Amino acid sequence: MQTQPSPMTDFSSLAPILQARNISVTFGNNLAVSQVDLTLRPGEIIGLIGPNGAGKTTFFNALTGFVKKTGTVMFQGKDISRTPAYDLPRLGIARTFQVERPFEDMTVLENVTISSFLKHPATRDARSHAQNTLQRVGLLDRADQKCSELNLARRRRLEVAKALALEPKVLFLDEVIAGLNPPAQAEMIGIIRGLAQEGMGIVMVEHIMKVIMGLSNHVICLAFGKKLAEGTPQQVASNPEVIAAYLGGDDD
Ligand SMILES: Nc1ncnc2c1ncn2[C@@H]1O[C@H](COP(=O)(O)OP(=O)(O)OP(=O)(O)O)[C@@H](O)[C@H]1O
Repeated sequence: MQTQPSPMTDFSSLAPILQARNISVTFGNNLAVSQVDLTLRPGEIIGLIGPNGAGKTTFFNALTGFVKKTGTVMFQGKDISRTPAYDLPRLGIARTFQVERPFEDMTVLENVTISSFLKHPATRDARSHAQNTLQRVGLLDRADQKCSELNLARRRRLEVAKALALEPKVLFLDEVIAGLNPPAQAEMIGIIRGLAQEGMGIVMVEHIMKVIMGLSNHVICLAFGKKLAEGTPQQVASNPEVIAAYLGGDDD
């Protein structure tokens, strides 16, 4: 499987596309995310890692408007801290969900066409854009199949296609690789790397270390809701606190 990092780009010279500052989320007495920052630039892949319950999904949900948070999120210089989740795709932010829920009785093409309508109100255009999107994720030959008939690897690619059809500038991927067999992992890695090379900013949560370390330009490790470490994959992987809190017991 190809998990080598892309050639290192100096992202620091690019203007951030997404900047999150001091993000905190509380559930009752549980401070699930505590004052976490993130800066994402076009073409950059940020990997979020950390032990179970570290707050990765909650941070992800906070940035995409799915849970109440404190702190600031700027997207292309615009404050979107209070923008509801349903308005973010229109601006250029899309996400996938850990448990994909397509309309099972509809076809693959119909599911992706629903997303395409956001930017292409005419049915013919929406359909044609959906077909192009399916081509990008290698699902065009399954366009007329019902979603309920797809295997896991194809369901994951459909989940990515639904988000891509929104034509995002920033894409959040929540565990789209975990559970796939090595060829399917390699295929998804190729898709994600291609999107970044086109200039999309990507934030991904993933548990498979060799995948996240190979794909990400920058890694953030959370533990108990706080940022434990961040840096290049090499810096984070060799950080003693990260090894103690997370990597030490992980044999992936
Ligand atoms: N909706 C919720 N209501 C109450 N507590 C929650 C809720 N969602 C998450 N939590 C709590 O917030 C903390 C962070 O959970 P979160 O799911 O974000 O961690 P995670 O790093 O994504 O874990 P995993 O790797 O297992 O998916 C945990 O203590 C969890 O129990």
